[in-house]
Amino acid sequence: MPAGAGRLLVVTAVDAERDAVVAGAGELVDVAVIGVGPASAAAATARLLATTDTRYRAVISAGIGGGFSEHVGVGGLALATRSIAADLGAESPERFLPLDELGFGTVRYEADADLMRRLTDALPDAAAGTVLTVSTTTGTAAGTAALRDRYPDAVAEGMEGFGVATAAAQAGVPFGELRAISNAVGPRDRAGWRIGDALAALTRASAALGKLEA
Ligand SMILES: O=C(O)c1cccc(C(=O)CC[C@H]2O[C@@H](n3cnc4c(=O)[nH]cnc43)[C@H](O)[C@@H]2O)c1
Repeated sequence: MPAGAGRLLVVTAVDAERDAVVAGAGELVDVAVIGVGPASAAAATARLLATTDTRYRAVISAGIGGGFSEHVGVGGLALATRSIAADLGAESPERFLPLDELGFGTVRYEADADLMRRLTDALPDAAAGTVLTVSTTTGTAAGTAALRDRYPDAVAEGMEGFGVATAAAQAGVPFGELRAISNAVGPRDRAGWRIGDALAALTRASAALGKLEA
């Protein structure tokens, strides 16, 4: 990522996440709401990147997410070294077959190395690793075990990162993903979600985004 080449674009699924980013970063970054899930995220991010006069230095998918508890707890932060579409492929009696194994494209995008260096310098307490993108929030012990087995370095789960990464790759814009952890990936426990705590962590992290060196 060339230093000083434009502004950061931060994209979030919902308004509450946008508000949390703005509360931390202020006017130092551009923030847009792209909707929940990979399809809306990809389409909205692609439209943003195609219709702006700004040459963005990077686009960051930011929001709340589920954490794999051995790596990051509720209220913590996760930074994607890569984004993987964890349920894009085919089910078979033996195992899940990722789309790339079927020969139909990619299921992973690496985060931009220079952006990642800046982000980990700015957010040293964040857990860095694979962040999974799913179309259905994991909600069972069996589903959690399957993901851990398939992606042992996964630190978090969200629903937009791979969509944003796809749009970024097609536009030639560096990509990153930041998740503030609202819940543990595991059996669905809606009462256990700490969305407020995650949004507060997102605001604190966004203050660092605003200061990323030009
Ligand atoms: O299961 C529920 O009742 C429920 C209640 C509130 C929110 C949800 C979501 O599915 C939110 C999805 C939304 O938040 C991100 N997110 C947060 N935690 C996770 C997760 O464990 N796995 C995947 N995505 C998560 C996601 O990026 C969406 O934008 C469900």
